[in-house]
Amino acid sequence: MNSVPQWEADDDQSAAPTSTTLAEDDDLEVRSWTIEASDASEADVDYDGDQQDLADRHSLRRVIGLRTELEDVTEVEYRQLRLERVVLASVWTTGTQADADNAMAELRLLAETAGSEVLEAVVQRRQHADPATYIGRGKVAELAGLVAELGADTIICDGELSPAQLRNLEDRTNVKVIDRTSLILDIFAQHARSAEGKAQVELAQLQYLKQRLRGWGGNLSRQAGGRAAGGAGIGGRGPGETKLETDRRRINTRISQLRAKLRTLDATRETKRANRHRNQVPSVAIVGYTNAGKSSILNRLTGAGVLVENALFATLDPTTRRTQTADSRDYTLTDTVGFVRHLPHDLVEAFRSTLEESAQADLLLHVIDGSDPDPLGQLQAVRTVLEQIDAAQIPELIVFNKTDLADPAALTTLRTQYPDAVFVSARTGAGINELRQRVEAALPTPQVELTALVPYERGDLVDRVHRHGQLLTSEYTETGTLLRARVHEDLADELAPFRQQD
Ligand SMILES: Nc1nc2c(ncn2[C@@H]2O[C@H](COP(=O)(O)OP(=O)(O)OP(=O)(O)O)[C@@H](O)[C@H]2O)c(=O)[nH]1
Ligand SMILES: [Mg+2]
Repeated sequence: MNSVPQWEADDDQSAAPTSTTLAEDDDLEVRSWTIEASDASEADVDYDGDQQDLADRHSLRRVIGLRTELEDVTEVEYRQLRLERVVLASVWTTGTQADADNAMAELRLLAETAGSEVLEAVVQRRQHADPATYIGRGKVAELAGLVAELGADTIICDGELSPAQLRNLEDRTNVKVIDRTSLILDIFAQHARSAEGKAQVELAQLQYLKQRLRGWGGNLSRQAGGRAAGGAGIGGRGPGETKLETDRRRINTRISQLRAKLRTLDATRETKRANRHRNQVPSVAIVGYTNAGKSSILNRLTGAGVLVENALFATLDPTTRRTQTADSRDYTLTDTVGFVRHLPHDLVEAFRSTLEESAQADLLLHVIDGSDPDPLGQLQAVRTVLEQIDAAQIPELIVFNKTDLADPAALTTLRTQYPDAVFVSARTGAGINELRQRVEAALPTPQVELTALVPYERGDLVDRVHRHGQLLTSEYTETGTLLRARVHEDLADELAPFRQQD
């Protein structure tokens, strides 16, 4: 391995990679990180807005150390056990060494965001993933040896594995194997806060898991019937029913419950959105790759105090803040879930209603981390998801963030490629004023232009013109306020009795 992995240059990372070649034939690369115990949250204190306490998030950490008690947990619980000591594995099929390094760096960041300690990363160059075991069959034994030697309890594979690949790898390595999709689902499960977010993630997890229930094969195999009699069984489990059947039944019941719950929650959200729509308050959705700095920008623009964290998917529940333009028109800004390459399909589905906030926006602020090694890859990944949620036709303002961190030469190139983009640093505040002006200029303007003489006792109407319309001129006369403004049709109707000849 001769290229420099991304994390080597990053001060925030305490682990430095070294690499060893495990295989004689040199197609399996092993990277080790020396993991130093360091308190990342202390090392990376950011004050882009009020910082929320992470304690409640960390309190969500699940039970650990159940590995020895596998027999007593259901597969659903087993799948959701926290990952602690992991080995990453990826099959590298296309692209450059730098692409492979970026992809592995991202997988590592995802794993750490999920709370794991990454011990090693193994990359194999191959034409295709092996249909039976993901990495090449010949390499599985080496991987198993590595896992045993390091005392790892989980292997995380980049990509989405078929049920057969998962099962085969688990059987041959004797540890839990998860793929990138379930890793992302796990992160979402840890981070979701609202009732709706939680329900959506759980639903996505169960749907994903349902396809992959393997039952306890080999040394994990168990028949529950006999044990149930011993008092360890779960009520309602029929004699001789396997854990697999129990799990399936439980999953199906839970899925129906969640669907019902989501239908109720969705109705509430719909009402809220309809209200905003009726008031014709323009809405701006901040979208972008995870960790690009969306929440930091929302905080900068509105002082919202949204959680900012150097972790992937810090934000899962959309936050909407109302703010005003310089000429005091109201508009809303919504912070959204970060996007990621190969966002699991189940998740796009599950988050459709959350993402619909973006799909119904008048303007998208598309935030990109200008300091990322591959900003245009981020841009593309986000656009793919935007297309999936039918938001591709919404006007988009591209914002390159983290200009304080980015390489100046790279920024110059981006400026040439994207002359209309805004370049900001949410950290230093550079460019934020320009961003605010550009947002205001891009907001839809009300359709009706009129002149009206509003009597002083109808100050409420003047107030609404200020907030929901665009006041062009106003003048106090003896009989009332003489104003020229652009307003929406509803408001124009209400102003009709006071209209003057233009
Ligand atoms: N140096 C620098 N760091 C920034 C800047 N903007 C944001 N960050 C940092 O980048 C990290 C991610 O910022 P967030 O605002 O949480 O990013 P996000 O896009 O909301 O991320 P998710 O919600 O996880 O998708 C945090 O550590 C921020 O402090 C910037 O302009 N410069
Ligand atoms: Mg965020």
